[in-house]
Amino acid sequence: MRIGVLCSGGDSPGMNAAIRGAVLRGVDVHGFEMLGFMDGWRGFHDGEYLPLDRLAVRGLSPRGGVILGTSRVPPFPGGRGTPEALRSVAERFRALGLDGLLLIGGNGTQTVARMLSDAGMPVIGLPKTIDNDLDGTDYTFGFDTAVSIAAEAIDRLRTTGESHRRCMVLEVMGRDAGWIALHAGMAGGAQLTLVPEFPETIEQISEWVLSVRDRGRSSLVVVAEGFRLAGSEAGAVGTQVTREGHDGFGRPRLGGVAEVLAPLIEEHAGVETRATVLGHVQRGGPPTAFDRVLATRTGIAAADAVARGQWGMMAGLRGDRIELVPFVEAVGRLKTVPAARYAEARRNFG
Ligand SMILES: Nc1ncnc2c1ncn2[C@@H]1O[C@H](COP(=O)(O)OP(=O)(O)O)[C@@H](O)[C@H]1O
Ligand SMILES: O=P(O)(O)OC[C@H]1O[C@](O)(COP(=O)(O)O)[C@@H](O)[C@@H]1O
Ligand SMILES: [Mg+2]
Repeated sequence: MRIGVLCSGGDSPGMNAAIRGAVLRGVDVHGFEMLGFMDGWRGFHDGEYLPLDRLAVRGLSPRGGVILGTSRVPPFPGGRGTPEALRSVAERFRALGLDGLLLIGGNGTQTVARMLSDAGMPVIGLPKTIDNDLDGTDYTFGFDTAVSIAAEAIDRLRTTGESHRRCMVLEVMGRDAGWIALHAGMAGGAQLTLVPEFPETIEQISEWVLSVRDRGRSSLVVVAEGFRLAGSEAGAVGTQVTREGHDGFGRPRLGGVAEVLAPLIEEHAGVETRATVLGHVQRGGPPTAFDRVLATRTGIAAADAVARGQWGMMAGLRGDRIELVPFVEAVGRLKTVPAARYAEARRNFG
């Protein structure tokens, strides 16, 4: 069997470990020929790939980034999955002599995987994303690493913030899901955590910051990049803060909400405030041991699924088991922070 591997979307710590897991199992145990396409769908379209054998994946488990590269290059000519576009991907698949494709990606990539699978292509999904916004799995690999890095940033901001009696605002990634913010905030003991799912007013935020100051402490505020203010504050309410330009898929780039929030807190609460945007540091460097193990096991499970011919599935984490879940259970709905999880954290804000 000739099996292709492809990464799409933002990079996520653990992608290399997943490739290694799939190759060690696929090549050494099942006897597949495996190849990895460079830079996502670009390599697939251009026929640029790396043969994947034991040597190619040597020492990969602790390595951040991904040896194949990843991109947001669209799989379909014209960008949308029209019947003609799906047929052209299937034709390319045949021309490359492939028997199956492993797609390493987040919700966007797994949406594409579902479309290809519905069109009859033999595809298996491996769920990665620091955002953890993909259904059909308890956690995606990369998330634990991003949370650990954000929690460390909180620890560091706290000491400088307390020394100056300032309010420190830390912005983390996550698109429309507040998972990184929620977990990092809890791990770092943040005084409040703002997530896209649950807008808050500047008045409420300031009240929390003041109650922290009245206790003689300094506030550490974690804000997810997709957070929107509630209420009537002109200009900043109800909309996400975006940067100039669009990503490879044409979406506006999120980012900068901490810089909008900090002066508003200063104005309303009268507490000196500083903003830090953590940015791509969250995705860089070596994965945590948890992500290495999760990604390796996901790769192994994906190779086993190929050997059994269980196409059209994503290898998701359920409890402590990697289980194959149909794509339909993974995509179509973003996995966001549920009200109960936010309420649990919110009770301790301030
Ligand atoms: N509904 C869709 N139709 C066609 N292509 C899509 C669709 N959703 C995602 N894609 C393609 O898959 C890529 C990866 O998705 P993206 O959301 O960027 O990352 P991730 O898979 O990490 O969530 C996109 O950049 C785009 O090229
Ligand atoms: O690489 P870019 O274009 O700066 O992307 C930034 C976005 O990618 C992420 O880091 C990861 O998102 P995906 O996994 O969906 O690609 C988001 O948290 C963030 O909004
Ligand atoms: Mg995504």
